[in-house]
Amino acid sequence: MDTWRKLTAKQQPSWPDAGELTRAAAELRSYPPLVFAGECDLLKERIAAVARGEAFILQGGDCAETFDAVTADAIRNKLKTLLQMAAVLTYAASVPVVKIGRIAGQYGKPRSKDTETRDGVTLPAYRGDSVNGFEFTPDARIPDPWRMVRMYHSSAATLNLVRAFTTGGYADLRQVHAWNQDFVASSPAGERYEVLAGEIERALRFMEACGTDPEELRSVEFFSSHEGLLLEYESALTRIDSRTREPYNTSAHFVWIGERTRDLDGAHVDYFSKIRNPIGIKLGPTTSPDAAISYLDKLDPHREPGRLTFVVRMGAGVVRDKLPALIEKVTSEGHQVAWICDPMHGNTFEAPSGHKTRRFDDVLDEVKGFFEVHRGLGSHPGGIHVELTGDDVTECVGGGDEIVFDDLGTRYESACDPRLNRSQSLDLAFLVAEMYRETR
Ligand SMILES: O=C[C@H](O)[C@H](O)COP(=O)(O)O
Ligand SMILES: C=C(OP(=O)(O)O)C(=O)O
Repeated sequence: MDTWRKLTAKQQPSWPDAGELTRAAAELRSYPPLVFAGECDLLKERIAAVARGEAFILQGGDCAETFDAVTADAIRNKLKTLLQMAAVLTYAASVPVVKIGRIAGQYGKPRSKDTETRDGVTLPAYRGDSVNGFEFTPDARIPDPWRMVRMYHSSAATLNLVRAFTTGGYADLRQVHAWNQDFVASSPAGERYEVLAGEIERALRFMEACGTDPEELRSVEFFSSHEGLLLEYESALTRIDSRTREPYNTSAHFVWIGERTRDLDGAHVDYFSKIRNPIGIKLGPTTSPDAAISYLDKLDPHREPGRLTFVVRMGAGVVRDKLPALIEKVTSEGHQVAWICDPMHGNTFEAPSGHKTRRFDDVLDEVKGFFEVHRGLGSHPGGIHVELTGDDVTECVGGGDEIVFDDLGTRYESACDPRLNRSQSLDLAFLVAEMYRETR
């Protein structure tokens, strides 16, 4: 399992004290798993259905979770947004939606540069709350391995609440109106949603009248995911499943390899090849068709249904040119993988104010390009992967509420990349549902 240690692991923090790192990792190894291997297998089955063209993945959440945001309000708002988006997609596109949060573990960030300079002062870059502090001071920016222990506890607390919400009645589809209560008056997306919620409610009453057991609606399946970046953490949470004697990463149901750490001979690909979870790999614009096949050979040698998801993040201007060759090559092999579109990471730029931002229209255009390519090839657009929050932040420009550059400073709260706010997220869900309907 530990062969990754002999290979180059990119984007790992320079932990200042090897002894402290060993002690923190040992502490993590003594903790119980956060998820069970059987749940990971269930998600693999669900993703296999996506690869066959029978379902759609909605994966979303923060760019970078923070310890301070482990609050009931923040978690509920994120979940509510994802549930509303899922309701829109399920009803308007008539497709089962596999719901996966970028949640309960998304605490480590890969960075373009190792350092950050402000007013002539240079410090180590912020690499996520699991590594160092966001505050721009020399002390805060020193990597501290005990932050990974805090990541575990924060993930556990978050997952506990998510499980309570998703199984305890809050996520019951009969609550479609309730999720929108604080929203409807203020936003066009909220109003549009309210109309759809009314239709869903009537459909549910019809089903009940036909004899469907309403208790079946009480809980929803919801899965956790994060980028498996910090190999010391991921490896400390990797456990042998008592049923199958196989290793699973028990820190999340689904983990993915990021664009910056997907070297074929690198430590991340090696580690991921050993675990049995369903996994993803981000494919940016430089990915060649042969590389896509090499990833399949390394990460999914038995071509197991639902094992590997390709998360495409090319950029709006590139996806139509680069994606077809990848899909053609993989399809020519006869293997069905789930293809999902991350329309965020190829579309980031700096606003005149210095804020990192994304245009809602670029996000939308990349999803459109993704759907067009799949329609042209007869393959299945399997889902979207988005950075979002349930709060009314002003981090991405555009959308129904027309956020402009001058608004960015009003409520910019992301610790790393800009997220869609709740209204922009719902706008996106409606537009994706339309695209999906047209593709079918
Ligand atoms: O979320 C993704 C990456 O961590 C992020 O885009 C890197 O941002 P940077 O280019 O500011 O380092
Ligand atoms: C870092 C991320 O994306 P990418 O690896 O695609 O840049 C991310 O999804 O947080």
